[in-house]
Order: sequence, then C-alpha cells, then structure tokens
Amino acid sequence: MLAELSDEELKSLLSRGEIRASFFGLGRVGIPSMLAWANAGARCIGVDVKKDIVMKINNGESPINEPLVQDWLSKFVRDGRVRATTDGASASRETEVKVITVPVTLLNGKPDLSALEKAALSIAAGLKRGDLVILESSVPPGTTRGFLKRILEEKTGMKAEDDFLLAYSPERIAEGRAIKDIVENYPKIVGGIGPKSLRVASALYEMIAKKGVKRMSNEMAAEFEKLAEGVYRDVNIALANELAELCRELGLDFEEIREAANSQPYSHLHKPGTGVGGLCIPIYPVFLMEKANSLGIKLSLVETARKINRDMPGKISFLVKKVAEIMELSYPNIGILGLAFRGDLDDSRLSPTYDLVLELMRLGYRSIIVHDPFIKEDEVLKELGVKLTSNLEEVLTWADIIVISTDHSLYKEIDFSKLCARRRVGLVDGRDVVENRAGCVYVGVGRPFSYK
Ligand SMILES: NC(=O)c1ccc[n+]([C@@H]2O[C@H](COP(=O)([O-])OP(=O)(O)OC[C@H]3O[C@@H](n4cnc5c(N)ncnc54)[C@H](O)[C@@H]3O)[C@@H](O)[C@H]2O)c1
Ligand SMILES: CC(=O)N[C@@H]1[C@@H](OP(=O)(O)OP(=O)(O)OC[C@H]2O[C@@H](n3ccc(=O)[nH]c3=O)[C@H](O)[C@@H]2O)O[C@H](CO)[C@@H](O)[C@@H]1O
Repeated sequence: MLAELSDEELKSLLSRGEIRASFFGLGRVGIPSMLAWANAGARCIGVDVKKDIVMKINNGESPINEPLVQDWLSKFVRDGRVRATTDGASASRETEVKVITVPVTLLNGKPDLSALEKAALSIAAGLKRGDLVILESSVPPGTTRGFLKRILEEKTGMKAEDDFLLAYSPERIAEGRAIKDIVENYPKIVGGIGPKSLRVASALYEMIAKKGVKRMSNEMAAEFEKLAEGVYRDVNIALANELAELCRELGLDFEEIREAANSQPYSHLHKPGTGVGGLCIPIYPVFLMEKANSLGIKLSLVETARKINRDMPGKISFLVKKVAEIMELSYPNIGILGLAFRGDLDDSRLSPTYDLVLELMRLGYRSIIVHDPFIKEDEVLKELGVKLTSNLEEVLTWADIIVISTDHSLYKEIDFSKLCARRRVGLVDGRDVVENRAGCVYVGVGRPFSYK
C-alpha cells in the first residue's frame, strides 16, 4: 500500500523499477509524461483507444514529433520498461499508479468530459486498495473531487483518500519542449484529495521534476492554478492585440513599443497575432467562465479577452481586403503561410488559420492556398476546398497577397523585398515577423500600411 511507505521508501521503489504506472491518453502530453516516469524508474503501461498509436509505441516508434521522445521511447520499449495496450482495465489492474492525460476540450462551447469518463471507468475496473490515481489533464475546477472521484468511488465501493489515493497535477508542457518542461523546466504542481494522496504523489513527482514539487492546499487549488496560467496568457495576448491595432493606426510599430516596455521587469506585453489556437489557451478561459457563471460570478475581463482574440482572424481578413483595394484587385490569389497553431509545430488544433480562411471566404474571396512546412494534409481544408501545400515557392509565385498566419521560423527567412521587386505583392503580416518588406504593399497586425 503506497500510503504506508515513507517518502524515502517510495522513491527507492520507483528508482528500483518496483513501481508500475499506467498512462491513459498517449498524445502530445501523455507520451512525454509516461517517458518521464520511465526515466525515473517506473515500469509503464500506456493506454490509448487508438490501436495504431498502441502498435507504434510497442514497435518503439513515436506517434508524435517531440525532441527526445523517439530516443527515450525506443530505449524504454527495448528495455521492457514501456509498453502500450488498448485494454485500460488490465493496465489499471497491473499498476499501482494510474495517470490520466486524455483530452478534455469543449463540445458546443461546454467542457467535454467524455474521454475522462471513459478513462475513469477503465481505471475503476482495475483499481485496487492502496493505488494512486493522478489526473493531469487541464479540467474545470472541482472535476477531480466531483466528476472523477464520484465515478471511482461508485464503481469500486472504495473511498478516496481512505482506500485509494487521488491527486491532481497539471501538465505544464509546451509542445516542442515537452520532456524538458516536465523533467527540467518547471516545478510540478500537486494537489491531493487529502494529505495522504498529496504526500505520496509529491514524493513520486520529486523523482521526476528536477525543480521539485509545489504542494497545493488541495486538488482544486492545483486545477485552478493551471487555468490561471493559461488565462493570464489569453488576457495578455488580447491586450497585445488591442494595443497593436492602435499602434498600427497611429503609424507606430507595436514590436518596438513592446520591446521597450518589456525592458523593465514589471511589463510583460505579449505578442499580437492572427489569433490564439492550440488545445490549451483558447479553452482554459471557458472552463473558468463556466464555473464562475454557475456561481453567479461574471469574469468580464476574461470574457472580453476571449472575444478580442476570437475576433482576430476577422480583423486580419479586413486587412487583406484593404490591401486588395490598394492594389485594385477584386479577386486576388491569396496565399496563407502557416496552418499550425504556433510556429515550428505540426499541430493545427484550433488554429486561427481555419477561422482566417472562413472569414476570407465570407468576404467573397475564393482563390486561397494554405502553406505549411510541417502539415501535409488536413481534412478541414479539404472539406472547404482549399489547397494545402508544402511547396513554398509555388505559393510565393502564385499569390497576389500573402498572409503570414503562423510564426514558423521558415517565414522569417523569406526575402520579401526581393519578391516584391519582381512583381507587385501585398503582404499582411499576421505575426509581425517580416523585416525585409521594402517594395511590398505591407501591413502588419501591429505595424502601419506601407506601399514603398
Ligand atoms: N497539448 C498541449 O500543449 C497541452 C499542454 C498542457 C496540458 N494539456 C492537456 O492535456 C490534454 C491532452 O492533450 P494532448 O495534446 O496530449 O491531446 P492529444 O489529442 O495529443 O492526445 C490525447 C490522446 O488520448 C487518447 N484518448 C482519448 N480518449 C481516451 C480514453 N478514454 N482512454 C485512453 N486514451 C484516450 C487519444 O486517442 C489521443 O491519443 C489536453 O486536454 C490538455 O488539457 C495539453
Ligand atoms: C502547459 C501549458 O498549457 N502550456 C501552454 C503552452 O501553450 P501553447 O502550446 O498553447 O502555446 P502558446 O505559446 O501559449 O500559444 C497559444 C496561441 O497563442 C498565440 N500567441 C502566443 C503568445 C503570444 O504572445 N501571442 C500569441 O498570439 C500562439 O500563436 C498560439 O496560437 O505553452 C505556453 C508557452 O509557449 C505556455 O505558456 C502555456 O501555458
């Protein structure tokens, strides 16, 4: 029984490979999380509903593009330290620790806990007295002590904290540096349903996160902390978007203002852009607003910020319209650079580029091609009848107006002034990343129009 062991005994068991852990949800968070536990000594069983992911992992092949993941995965699968299955109940039966990293997103604007429910039922089917369950997905406050605890207790007849341990610990990774974020970059935030759960989960995480553990007063504080991190970002991005528009209309470069303002430690102006995508930042504010509304509280700043960011693709589409008018083009060929929601990733989930395409279509533009260096095909664009290409030259020579939607490093290397010397090109810089733009009909999200 984990709760009967001291912190030292727990750590020693983990490092000696005598603690078995299962991971429910083998995605961009779950795989790095599982590998970080394996790296600390755990014997791991990954669980996913997708057979192809399970098969790839058992073949030592990473289903995701993340630094270190392929090396660590092949090593730990070869050592027998990591394997995967679709059978969650058996994985739960065969492990003392169960970590949940399934997606918790939105369905019709409301929190969607369906994947969490399925994972909880699988875990309950194999939950044993003394086991530890840890929820790592970002969730609305109260999900662990309400939704998750209820399923686990009802299905097993056991009591959380008394019979099995239950903790919440958010994954704070950023795709592209997931393993380093877990193992090196940040302290692990841990909250327990009770003191025993907190102590055992913290002792184990201390073996994984070099920056140690921040023990929270309870599991809801840990849930809330994670959402607060994300909402801080969404609100600050909205502030940047609002100030950038004013700078542009005043003939100022917001990038210059931002850099100067941030030269003192109390200003952290964020970057303006085409919008806010990914499975985190656009979703966390909704979790908090939903909870607040249920208590009759209005988070008006959070709500306003979300609206400002949601409106960005529309604002960018109007800049395209303005550039087309300056160039006297009624139906320009529009090349959008970037489908991924953030630079140098192959993840397009909730990408603002989708909304940008729809807004341009709403303005009557139909001749649109999207470029992305990392994403080869996309169902949504296919359904919209919009071509996706990885051939940058094709787009740069075809487009009358080029829109930078994602801050991929590749786009910062393009010499747009050379391109604009050859022919008249409009350039809408949705991420204010273009330096050499002389000769283009240019406007940035936070930079004024220039035609020379
Ligand atoms: N992606 C990020 O940058 C990030 C960062 C921090 C936190 N998070 C949180 O982590 C969660 C997961 O994000 P992700 O990017 O890893 O998602 P993902 O879509 O990459 O991976 C989720 C995996 O879970 C699997 N799955 C779904 N239902 C399942 C079930 N019932 N049992 C087992 N597996 C199941 C899916 O098949 C998929 O492989 C998010 O909801 C978010 O709250 C994400
Ligand atoms: C653990 C976790 O949840 N980690 C999160 C993860 O978040 P993420 O992977 O979703 O990436 P973000 O960087 O937040 O970008 C989201 C969208 O916002 C746009 N954006 C961003 C900054 C800006 O100044 N202006 C913008 O317009 C950007 O283009 C993109 O569309 O990593 C971040 C650190 O990278 C963390 O802080 C954040 O908690």
